[in-house]
Parts: sequence; C-alpha cells; structure tokens
Amino acid sequence: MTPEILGMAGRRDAAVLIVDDAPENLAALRKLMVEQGYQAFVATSGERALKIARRVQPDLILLDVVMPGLDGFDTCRQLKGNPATARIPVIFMSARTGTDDVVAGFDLGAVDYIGKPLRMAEVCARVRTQLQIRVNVESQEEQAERLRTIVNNMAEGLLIIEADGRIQFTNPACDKYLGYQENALAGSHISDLLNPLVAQEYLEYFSRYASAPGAAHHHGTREVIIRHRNGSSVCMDLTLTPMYLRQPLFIGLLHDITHHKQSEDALQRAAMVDPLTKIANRRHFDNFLEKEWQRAMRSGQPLSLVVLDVDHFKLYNDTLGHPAGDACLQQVAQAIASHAMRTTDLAARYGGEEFVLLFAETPCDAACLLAEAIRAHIEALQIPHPRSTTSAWLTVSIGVATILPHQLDNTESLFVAADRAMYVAKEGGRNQVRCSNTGSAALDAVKALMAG
Ligand SMILES: Nc1nc2c(ncn2[C@@H]2O[C@H](COP(=O)(O)OP(=O)(O)OP(=O)(O)O)[C@@H](O)[C@H]2O)c(=O)[nH]1
Repeated sequence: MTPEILGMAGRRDAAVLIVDDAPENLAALRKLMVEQGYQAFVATSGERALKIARRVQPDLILLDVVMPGLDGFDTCRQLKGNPATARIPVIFMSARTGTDDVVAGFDLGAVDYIGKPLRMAEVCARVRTQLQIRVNVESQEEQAERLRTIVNNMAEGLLIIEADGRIQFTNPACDKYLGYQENALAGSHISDLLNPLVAQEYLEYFSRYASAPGAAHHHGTREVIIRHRNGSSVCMDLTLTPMYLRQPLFIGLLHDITHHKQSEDALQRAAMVDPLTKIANRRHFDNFLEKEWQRAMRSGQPLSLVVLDVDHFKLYNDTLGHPAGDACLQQVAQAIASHAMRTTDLAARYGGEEFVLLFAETPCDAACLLAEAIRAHIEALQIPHPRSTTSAWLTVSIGVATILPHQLDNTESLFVAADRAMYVAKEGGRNQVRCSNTGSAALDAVKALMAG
C-alpha cells in the first residue's frame, strides 16, 4: 500500500529526500524508495539538500552524516534553524554508530539514526514508521487547528473551569461578553463573576463530579447573571458539561440573552402601562394595591386611596374633539404621577377619564393634603375648557379614603369609600377634594359586636 500524506493540498504520495555523497548509496536508496511508492529526491551534498528541502518540502530526509563540505550534522542544524524546513523529520545514516555520535544526532533534532552498512529492509521499516508518525502528527495538528478556529470564532463564550472553580481558559467571545482583554480571565475564579450563592452551587456540583465522575449528572443549562468587568450585570444562559482530562474539568458555554431579556422585560413593562398616558394601568394598580394591602395588614400602617375624575370631560370632548381630549388626559396623567414620589406610591389610569393614586403608610390628613396639591396643580395647568359651567379651566374632582386594613376588610370597601367621597366632591360643585376616613369598617363592626 502506498503511504500517503494528508497535507494542506490534499492526499499525495510521500516525498523522501535522500542525501549522500556516495552515488552508489544514493542510487540504491532511490530505487528502494521508489519501490515503496514514495516520490524520491536526491542530493549529493548538504548545500544541495538545503535547497531541495526548501523547494520540495519533503516529508522525510534521509541524511548521510559524513560528507565533504557541509556535513550531515551541519546540514541538519541549518534545516532545523530555518522555519520553512524545521519540521521536516530527519533520519541520519552513518557508519559512525558510537553512542556519542548517535546522541549528538538526536540532540540536533533527528528522529532516528541508522547505522551503515545499510540493511535495506530496516531502512524501509524505519522510513515507514517515521512517515506514519508524521501523518498522525499532521492530522492531530490539523484537528487542533480546526478546533482552535472554531473556538476563536464561535459566537458563544467558552470557559474551561477547574474543579476548584479556577478559570483555566476563555475564548475571545467570552472575553468580549464580559469586557476583558484576551486571556485576562484565565486564573480568576468563578466567584469573581457569579453571585456568591450561584458560585457556591456550582462549586458543590464540581466537587460532587470530581469525587465520582461516573455518577454525576450533566449540569445542563441555566440562566445566570454575570458580573461584567465594568460592574454592570449581563444575563446569560450557561451550559456546563463535565469532562475528565487527567483532571476533572468543566466546559462552560455562555449564550448572551441580555437582548432577549430586555425585550421580555419591555413586554412585561408594556403590559403594566396604559398606552395613552404611559402611567400604570388598572391591572398593575390592582396588583400593587394587593401587595401594599398585605403589607399594611402586617405593619398596621394606614393606606390611602385617591380617586380623581376629570370634570365635564364629555363636554370637553364634544367641544374640542376626541384627540384634544386624549392630549388633555396625557397632561392630567403626568401631573398626577408627579405627586407619586415614594416607591410605595403609585398613580394609575383606572379607566376613561378616571385616575387613582395609592399612598401607602399615609394617614388621611396627609393624603388629603396631597390630593389638594394635585387638584391645584391640574387647575394651574390652565387647560382651557370653554364650555365648562364650573371653571374656565379643566379641573378634577377628588375623593380620598384611608383605611387601616384588617383581614375582615377588602380593597373593594376602600374603593367604594373613595368613590363616594369623589361623588360628594362632584355634587359639591367639582374642582374639590373630599375625604372619608374609613378606619377599618369591618374591625369597627367586630368591636361593636364584642362591646354589645
Ligand atoms: N378623549 C378621550 N375621552 C375619553 C377617553 N375615555 C373616556 N373618555 C370620555 O370621557 C367622558 C366621560 O364622561 P362622563 O362619565 O359622562 O362624565 P363627565 O363628562 O366627565 O362629567 P362629570 O364626571 O360629571 O364631571 C366620556 O365622554 C368618554 O367618552 C379617552 O381615552 N379619550
């Protein structure tokens, strides 16, 4: 079978360069190599061998040691000193087979040393072995190069982590995702990147795997928040695969899902916002009220609800048109929302021209003061309302209700009280605030029963 070399240019017959100053040796070796199916090149001197080696890039050089001019050792030295020929395997052939000569030959980088007189079958066997090794090395190198190209160009971040959490390697995508210079992450620890609880979980998994590699399960993919070098957080899917290479190692694949998360968050936010006024919608307000209600029950703090209704808004629409009505609602919404200052306050459009505000941990008198400030704010906007019978400007009527929630109460009763107060404001001439301190209606009823 003809040995072939799998090179960059595809498969081809192996090429052997034979260097010997004795023409009869050269002829015999050339005949032998051709019989084996190799391409044979010959040179009768070291100088000539260097030229041919550079030009034809043989897969192997059979090099005589004792030659006039440049001898075999010097020729080998020059071959190894030139990057273009340094990787071509060299087999020395010599009658000088003393240990010192043989060792010197190997020290110069030769792969083998054959004693003269040559035994041709042995030469064939040694050449075949070296060519096979070269094929194997080249294919390993090609495979490694292919892998390197994939790892360096893949969009996913890749990390190799040791069992103690130390990062051994990161690819360029990983460095880029996390804001590091190339290879700057090598040597750092996963706890530098992950929050302590998540890092601890991974470390426990690593040590379980390290102590029983066969028994451990793959960790799979999970969403993690990773610390970027600039201090911000990036959201990633991390897939972890264990592998055992002399030591337990873990291959981490990072897939950036920040954008995906951002659009998910944006969708979630959109579902909470009223599209016309851009303040909270009814659904969000109801959820918020429910949470604050529970909190108020635990803390015993009062909860104040403010209900606002635009005065004569039908007339406003009829006079100035629906688009003007929309613009007016936007102005009113912004004015109202500007009074929800604390994280426990929330302003929302509850429907049509009705707005609500929740003030947690706020007693009735403070809520009434806030409501009055909102009323005055909206009047001060001086939005003309040409046909209003109660003011030249657009105004709102406001009802306020405050409760100390108890398990026997419900949010409905708070709404009813605030709505009633708002209708009292309407009936009182509009553009005013009315309050109703409900305390806890249900609790009061229970107390009355117990007292009675
Ligand atoms: N432009 C506009 N108008 C709306 C919107 N939602 C509700 N409205 C109008 O708001 C008006 C509310 O009118 P009513 O409930 O009769 O009350 P009002 O005219 O405000 O009178 P009072 O509340 O008694 O002062 C209706 O004409 C609705 O069509 C909206 O999104 N845009």
